[in-house]
Amino acid sequence: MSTILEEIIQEKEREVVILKQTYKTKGNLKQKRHVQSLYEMFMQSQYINIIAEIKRASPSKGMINPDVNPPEQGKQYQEHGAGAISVLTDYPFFKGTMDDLSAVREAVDLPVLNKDFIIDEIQINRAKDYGANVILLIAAALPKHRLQQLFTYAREQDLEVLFEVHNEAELKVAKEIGATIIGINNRDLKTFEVDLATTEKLAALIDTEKTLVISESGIKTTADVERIKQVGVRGILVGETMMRSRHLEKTFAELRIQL
Ligand SMILES: O=C(O)c1ccccc1NCC(=O)[C@H](O)[C@H](O)COP(=O)(O)O
Repeated sequence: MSTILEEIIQEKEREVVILKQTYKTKGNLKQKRHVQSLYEMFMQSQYINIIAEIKRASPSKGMINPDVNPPEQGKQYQEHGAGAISVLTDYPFFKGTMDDLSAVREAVDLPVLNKDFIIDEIQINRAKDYGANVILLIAAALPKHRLQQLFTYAREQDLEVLFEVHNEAELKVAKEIGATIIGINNRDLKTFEVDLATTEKLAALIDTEKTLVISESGIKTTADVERIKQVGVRGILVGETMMRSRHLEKTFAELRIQL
């Protein structure tokens, strides 16, 4: 039986074939000139910084917030202290779109992450065209030589790269490729279980003075953040908790704790 990641990647392979036939680069129309580097901002901050995510639905939770207005949500995140905004742009599994990304880009001044499953340079071109400052590369999705090529290509386009790992072998690849922003995903993509022990285990193997470590998935409470702060994590990526929150000010105050 295939894993959800394998299913998603198969879908992306189909999407890339179509993109290559139809997509014409728009020449980076949506790029804002003075967006601060996510790495610099998070490394200098005295607080745990939050990448707040816009996510209508997910394979593990089904529909989460189908009626969200992405630019409004992005503005709210910025107002309440987000360090960056993540926009899920995959439609088949997460009900996001590239237009969500460009609308958020227009609405906020923060770095914007194009959260998608990137397997080809053409998706990186598109991410930049729609206004992303940061892209995601998932170690489990591709062989090392392709990850290296895509990482280098993204950096050449002036995009920062959040390099996501789930285990020690993937972390080794992240280090060999030269990733400076490493996302440790607490969600097991086979069982969907989330376990913050994944962050604790892997962050301990990273030089957190030089590498920005972001803990991803399943973060809900101050106690969760206190726990991962102990191992040098400086940033958290939070989707569901933000999308379900009815009091974003309170949610940010609970999660954006002092380092
Ligand atoms: O969220 C899922 O169900 C999921 C399934 C398969 C691949 C990726 C998935 N999520 C992407 C993410 O990385 C999360 O959206 C992100 O870390 C935020 O997680 P959460 O705070 O738990 O919504």
